[in-house]
Amino acid sequence: MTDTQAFPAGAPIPAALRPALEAIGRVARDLAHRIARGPLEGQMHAPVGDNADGDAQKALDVIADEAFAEAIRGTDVRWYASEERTEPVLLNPEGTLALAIDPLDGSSNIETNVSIGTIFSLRAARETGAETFLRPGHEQLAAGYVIYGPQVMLMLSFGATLQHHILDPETNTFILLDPAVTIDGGSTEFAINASNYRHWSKPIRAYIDDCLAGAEGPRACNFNMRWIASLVAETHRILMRGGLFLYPSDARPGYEAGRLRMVYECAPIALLIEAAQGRATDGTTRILDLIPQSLHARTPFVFGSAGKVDHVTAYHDLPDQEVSALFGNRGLFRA
Ligand SMILES: O=P(O)(O)OC[C@H]1O[C@](O)(COP(=O)(O)O)[C@@H](O)[C@@H]1O
Ligand SMILES: [Mg+2]
Ligand SMILES: [Mg+2]
Repeated sequence: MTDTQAFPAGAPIPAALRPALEAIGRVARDLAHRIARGPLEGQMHAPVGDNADGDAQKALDVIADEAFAEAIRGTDVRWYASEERTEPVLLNPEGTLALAIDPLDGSSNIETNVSIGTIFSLRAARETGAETFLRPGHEQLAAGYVIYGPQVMLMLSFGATLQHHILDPETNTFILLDPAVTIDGGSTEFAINASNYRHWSKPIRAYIDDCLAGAEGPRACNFNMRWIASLVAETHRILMRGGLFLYPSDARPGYEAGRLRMVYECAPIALLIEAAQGRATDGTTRILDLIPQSLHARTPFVFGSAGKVDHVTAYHDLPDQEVSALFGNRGLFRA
């Protein structure tokens, strides 16, 4: 691959964050190249062990993690925290920034040629890794994801707006498509892993029951459902055409706080969603106000168009007899 800059000179990126984002952008485009070669690069979906959190690690998880850690080493990043590592790693003791990263998101999709991605979050570095990362998400300086799909794209925010970039394969450079993406509020699509229905809480079941009841139900509207099992791909669809994502807590052992991790999955996605004027909660509380208890802490996650997310919150406020009722007897909500 060429050694050109990942971003053109005029890209709207704050100077203090540019070296770190340039390193992330370069690794992402190299990964995109390897992912596009698929089996020609070897068995990227081969299991290689378990990560700190007990999840199965694939070869590409480790390749991506090592590539990002190596590239970020020469920048102003002091702490590197990754899904694939038990503890934050001290990179540059003089550095003022900290990077939290899900190097490869959606890794169950590697061999299926479905979109996967990288999610990242930049913060101000503090003395220790714990002091740095166990803080509310609204303190993030920047967040973003790269989606390795039919097109390679980067969604990037510094808090106020959401930038949409595309990797131009001709120049190998990320080009800004839209400086301020906003989420469509009118979509009637929701995304949830419905195989867990029997394990959900009553408010989540009631909410989904009412979506599935369609035009004949209390929402008086037909909904459509999607589940890709790749958080970046679900997020991208919602940013492009609206909708709602839910990965709630459920009754399975280990899923008391859902599946997704706060520091390097939910907090960065929540920053992007809010920058696009959407909403992101744990079902009731704003994700960006929550403080993770540990680096790999999980949280229930609900995000998307603001009105849809508020609707889910309202189901949690219903009295027990209302969420226990059959949808035909639950008349409080209309789409
Ligand atoms: O297989 P499930 O339970 O539906 O979970 C799917 C979720 O898990 C994830 O793949 C977790 O991310 P990793 O691949 O980084 O572990 C998300 O991308 C996705 O939303
Ligand atoms: Mg992930
Ligand atoms: Mg991952």
